[in-house]
Amino acid sequence: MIIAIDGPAASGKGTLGKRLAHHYGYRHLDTGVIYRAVAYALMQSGHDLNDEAAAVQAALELDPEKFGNPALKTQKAGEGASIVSAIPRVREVLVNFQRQFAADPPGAVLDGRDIGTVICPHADVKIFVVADPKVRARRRTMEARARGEDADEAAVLADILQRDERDKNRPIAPLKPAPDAYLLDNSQLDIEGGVRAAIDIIEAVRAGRSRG
Ligand SMILES: Nc1ncnc2c1ncn2[C@@H]1O[C@H](COP(=O)(O)OP(=O)(O)OP(=O)(O)O)[C@@H](O)[C@H]1O
Ligand SMILES: Nc1ccn([C@@H]2O[C@H](COP(=O)(O)O)[C@@H](O)[C@H]2O)c(=O)n1
Repeated sequence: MIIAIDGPAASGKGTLGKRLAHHYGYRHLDTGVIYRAVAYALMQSGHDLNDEAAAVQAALELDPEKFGNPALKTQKAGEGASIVSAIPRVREVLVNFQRQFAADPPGAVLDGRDIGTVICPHADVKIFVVADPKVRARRRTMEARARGEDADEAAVLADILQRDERDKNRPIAPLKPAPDAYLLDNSQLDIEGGVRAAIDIIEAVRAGRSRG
């Protein structure tokens, strides 16, 4: 089974994806980390984030062993990711890696912006996770502060809104729900509540399939 999770910045996709993968015994890929890794490589080598040739080269040289680098978690890497991810050739280079991950047994959960629409349009279940921007900014700020960073909530909110705008309005693979995605608003839910709501959706889809 392939579970596709999409949604805007800091909506809880990664947390949910990880928890669902654990619940079902599947593998999990946070696809945002791929674009963050490409942006980080450019930043490290001193290239402009809009340098298409350098970005494509970084995408071709992607090393999943480096996905755990904490530097990829920063706001700067996220902002950089939203710039390089709008370059069509970069996205093209990264499609196969994601599709291969999704296809390998026993099943996979992928989260990102275009999983249900472009990467896995035939996913068994698609969930589009949303939450009020202010709630997302608060959670992200608390997360950064817990890591010992001096995060300013207003700046975090501005970054989230800017990234959402860029991601929604780019011509290629824009952030949007697939027509057959289930909407999950977790603004009023805690993590456990969000996971339970997602499992209810997945089980309802599975039950419907086995009946029909
Ligand atoms: N339902 C929830 N209730 C409360 N906090 C949550 C919930 N879901 C996620 N969080 C918290 O919100 C923050 C953002 O979650 P997460 O990193 O999963 O979002 P994301 O959508 O994957 O972000 P990104 O855009 O960076 O990929 C984390 O601190 C996480 O613990
Ligand atoms: N499938 C995806 C995933 C991510 N992006 C871009 O990367 C940025 C960072 O993603 P996070 O999920 O780690 O916040 C994001 O703002 C998108 O621009 C993407 O395009 N497609």
